[in-house]
Amino acid sequence: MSPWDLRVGQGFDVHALVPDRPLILGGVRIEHTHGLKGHSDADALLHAITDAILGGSGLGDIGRHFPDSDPAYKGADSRELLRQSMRLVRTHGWEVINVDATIHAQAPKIAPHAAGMVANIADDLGVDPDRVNIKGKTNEELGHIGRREGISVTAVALLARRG
Ligand SMILES: Nc1ccn([C@@H]2O[C@H](COP(=O)(O)O)[C@@H](O)[C@H]2O)c(=O)n1
Ligand SMILES: C[C@@]1(CO)OP(=O)(O)OP(=O)(O)OC[C@H]1O
Repeated sequence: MSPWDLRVGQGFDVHALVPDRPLILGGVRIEHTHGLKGHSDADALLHAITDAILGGSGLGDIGRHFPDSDPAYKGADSRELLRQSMRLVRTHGWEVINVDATIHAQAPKIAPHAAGMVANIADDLGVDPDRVNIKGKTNEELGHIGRREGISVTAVALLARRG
């Protein structure tokens, strides 16, 4: 048997862009005309990464652990939810090897904020920043992302546990 059990996890999230909400991605508050609508702080990047690490470790998904029907998570700080998820993942013996995510946003530009997001996420996952990669991509003006009606995020995580 291999000395390491390796698993890949995948995550996706989408939230609507609305006026009068802050735009928070990867724990970074970005100045923008609109913010993301949600029960929590609507940090779609952290939600997708949380789903990727929970998925890779076979522990379900964010909604199972932090239901949107629970008033406890109204306005919740998604960094706290990511840290709690990471503690659970670690309890089951898993460590994160790396995380890679793409923020699908017609606007704003993500690149100027990526380093701040990486620092927050690496801190919450307890890994070196070089194991976290965050990037932005427009939708070439197509569909709901292209019309700036929302922002979506896709993420993958590789996890390892002693076999
Ligand atoms: N919200 C975004 C979108 C894009 N970027 C950066 O621009 C590059 C080109 O994006 P296209 O969607 O036009 O191919 C992309 O590779 C990113 O570097 C961004 O930072 N934020
Ligand atoms: C973390 C939660 C808690 O309400 O956040 P929401 O803002 O509802 O966001 P969503 O990504 O739709 O679902 C995850 C929820 O469990």
